Amino acid sequence: MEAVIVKNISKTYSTEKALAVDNVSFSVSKGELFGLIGPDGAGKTSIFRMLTTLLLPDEGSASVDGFDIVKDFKQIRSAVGYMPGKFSLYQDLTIEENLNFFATVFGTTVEENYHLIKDIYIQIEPFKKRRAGKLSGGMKQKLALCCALIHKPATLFLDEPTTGVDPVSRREFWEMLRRLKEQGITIIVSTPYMDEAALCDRVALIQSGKILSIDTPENVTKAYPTKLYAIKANEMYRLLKSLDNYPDRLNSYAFGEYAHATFSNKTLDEAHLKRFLADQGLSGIEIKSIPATIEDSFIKLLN
Ligand SMILES: Nc1ncnc2c1ncn2[C@@H]1O[C@H](COP(=O)(O)OP(=O)(O)OP(=O)(O)O)[C@@H](O)[C@H]1O
Repeated sequence: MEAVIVKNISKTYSTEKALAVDNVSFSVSKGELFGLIGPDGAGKTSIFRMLTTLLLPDEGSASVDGFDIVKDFKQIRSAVGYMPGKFSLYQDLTIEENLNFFATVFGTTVEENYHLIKDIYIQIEPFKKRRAGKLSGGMKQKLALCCALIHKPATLFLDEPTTGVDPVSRREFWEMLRRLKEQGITIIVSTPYMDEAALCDRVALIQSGKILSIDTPENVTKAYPTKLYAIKANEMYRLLKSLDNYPDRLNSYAFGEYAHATFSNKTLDEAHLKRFLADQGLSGIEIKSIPATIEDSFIKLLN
């Protein structure tokens, strides 16, 4: 059973500009954790805003939990949970007041659905009298998630929930999402962080309003079409410049302390490349064949 069905939706904000969302189609099964992965400006927020009925598509159609995003906007608004990218809580209200406010707006009480938020809420409860505006990024994010969950939505939309959040809180947040998924909630989450893609059941890689690939994280990386190499040397800048000039190079880019590179010949002559790099004045050269990550796959698709 599909929780979300998107068929050929497009959106433009001005006729002079390129489409913000360009003929996008995908579907999300009930209980799935689905990721929209892409850089700033890829169109993720626009897709979320259309699916949560805050923006009308120019073309195409979509449904959420069986409701049409245009005709049935009222049902969708009361059925889904939405955590927008920008902090959307009331800064002058305390943690407790924000939560009560969202429960009341949706005609429920905190007590009624406390079991859904308990694991998350107990982490911020000691600060329940503190105003939202005075919370850390990780605490704001937990409160926003509690507020999005308090009316027991069947489908949860989370727009870049971990942007600007420290790595420990990011990991905790994804553990919370796993637990919510176990309770049967469908989760659609967007992120610019490639490492988070691996935590989704399926991902859609999106760039300039277009979906480049939709699959499980495993299949996205398995589909990497060539051999990939990680190359290290004493000077990264000179290494990248030298790789640019290597005759068989297809693509190369910095990836942490290594450069990742692909080559046109099936099997790279490592000794030849090593000599070439040494001739360019590099030392401490290391070359190894590696499996592709989601980020490598994304870079490949962009080329
Ligand atoms: N209200 C708006 N008016 C004009 N252009 C807009 C508006 N909202 C978004 N855009 C443009 O539409 C494109 C897609 O933006 P969108 O916010 O959907 O992307 P995103 O992937 O969510 O990125 P970000 O994380 O930066 O919000 C961008 O080029 C953006 O500049």
